[in-house]
Amino acid sequence: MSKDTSINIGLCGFGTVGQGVWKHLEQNRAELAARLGAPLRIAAIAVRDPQRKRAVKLPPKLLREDPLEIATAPDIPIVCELMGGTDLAHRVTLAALRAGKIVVSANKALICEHGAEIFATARKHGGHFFFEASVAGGIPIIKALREGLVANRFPQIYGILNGTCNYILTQMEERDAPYAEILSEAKAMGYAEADESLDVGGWDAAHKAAVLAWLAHGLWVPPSRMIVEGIERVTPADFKNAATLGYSIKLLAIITRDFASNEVSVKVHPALLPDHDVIASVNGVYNAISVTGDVVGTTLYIGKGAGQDATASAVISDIADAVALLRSGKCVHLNSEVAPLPAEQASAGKSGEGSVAASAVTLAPLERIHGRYYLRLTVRDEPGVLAHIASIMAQHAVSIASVLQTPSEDPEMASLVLTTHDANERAMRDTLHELSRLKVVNGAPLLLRICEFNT
Ligand SMILES: NC(=O)C1=CN([C@@H]2O[C@H](COP(=O)(O)OP(=O)(O)OC[C@H]3O[C@@H](n4cnc5c(N)ncnc54)[C@H](O)[C@@H]3O)[C@@H](O)[C@H]2O)C=CC1
Ligand SMILES: N[C@@H](CC=O)C(=O)O
Ligand code: NA
Repeated sequence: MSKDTSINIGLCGFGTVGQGVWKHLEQNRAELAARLGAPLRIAAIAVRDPQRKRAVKLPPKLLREDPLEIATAPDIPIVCELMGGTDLAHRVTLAALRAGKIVVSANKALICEHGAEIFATARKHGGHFFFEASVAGGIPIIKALREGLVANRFPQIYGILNGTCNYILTQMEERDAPYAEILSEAKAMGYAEADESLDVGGWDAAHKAAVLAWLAHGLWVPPSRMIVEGIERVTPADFKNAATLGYSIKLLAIITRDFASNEVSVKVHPALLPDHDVIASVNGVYNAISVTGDVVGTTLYIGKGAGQDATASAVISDIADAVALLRSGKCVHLNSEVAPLPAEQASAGKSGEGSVAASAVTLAPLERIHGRYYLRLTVRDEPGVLAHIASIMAQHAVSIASVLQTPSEDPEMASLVLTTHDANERAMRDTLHELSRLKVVNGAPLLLRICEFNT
């Protein structure tokens, strides 16, 4: 009788992504076995309710109620954590790593919050943590950064990292549907997080930006140390204004490093992107990332950033790496920990043991983060208002580049859109604060950033 050479995999969580992994492992079973040199077997699946009727019929003997049982089962060397959240997922991940297993994760919130501990635990216990699905869904950006682009240092990485927001913004630009309706479409298609405020508030993209910043620069930047703004206040009128000025609006994550001063900045915010930037026309659930390396120049990656199939593709690529590791005993992934954030700058994230000696990488202060801005205000339509606003901006050394005035629904008010020349983030925040307190300004002004990248 021939010996069973199958490699056992445990799935913790059987929602959008878990079911996608099951479906595609089943569908491409023979090809994968041939490519990997061993058949794969899903040996156990942790679900919250084993009795629940599911579209996919699962053999009852596979079902487990406790994901920790899978994390510690001696016959399951590859554990996929696909539940989400940062509590049980944290415990399951650490338990599997302590058992020396390979954990495959799509959970960027977990990595952002506990990355340093996770990698330290993996090193200590001989476990491994693979996370291709955690950033930009199906785009192999993790592999690109740490394998394909290993020769490089990265002065600039920017792009669209959240499929839900890009879907919403694209629909807002293309059709006049209410925001809530578009958001529920994104949820129905399996793009959104269980808590969708993570998507629309910019936090999910911030979690992903933290992962990319760590890979590129070796330091953990917690979202509390980034500029993070969501898309909730962008309206169809902003798209019209942006189009008049020659721009599209995208939620961007931007990670820059000035190698002269050794300062890093990480930002996530809606941005006006010029129509000639390729990323401006990346629509729907697609993500796009522009990576500039000092050796290679600029490279661009586009693909589906969310949804069942694209994400399953990334999880399965990690499973394949895990199988290669089990079969060869070798891991090709390089150590990303280069420079711990100095103590006074670190908060949640600290590089763990194994870091190379501290270099002087720091986070750029607001005074050195700069660019052009788009400011929309609803103001009283009366003489002197524009001059007053202009004088406040001038006091903060913010210079106006263009003014666009459109009627408001209220005949006594007008919508004023100002763009600025280059200004720094501190000056712009102070300006905004002062403008929002004026009696002639109705409601909170909207500030968007104008991003023109050198690529
Ligand atoms: N949906 C997407 O497009 C993408 C999702 N991700 C990440 O993948 C992970 C999973 O996301 P989805 O599949 O979309 O979420 P989901 O909500 O569809 O699935 C999560 C599943 O885990 C199950 N679960 C939760 N606690 C459990 C427990 N104690 N025991 C057993 N099962 C439990 C839930 O019942 C649910 O079925 C998250 O970390 C998410 O951020 C990453 C990339 C893309
Ligand atoms: N909610 C996320 C899912 C993938 O990471 C997104 O919309 O991008
Ligand atoms: Na990816």
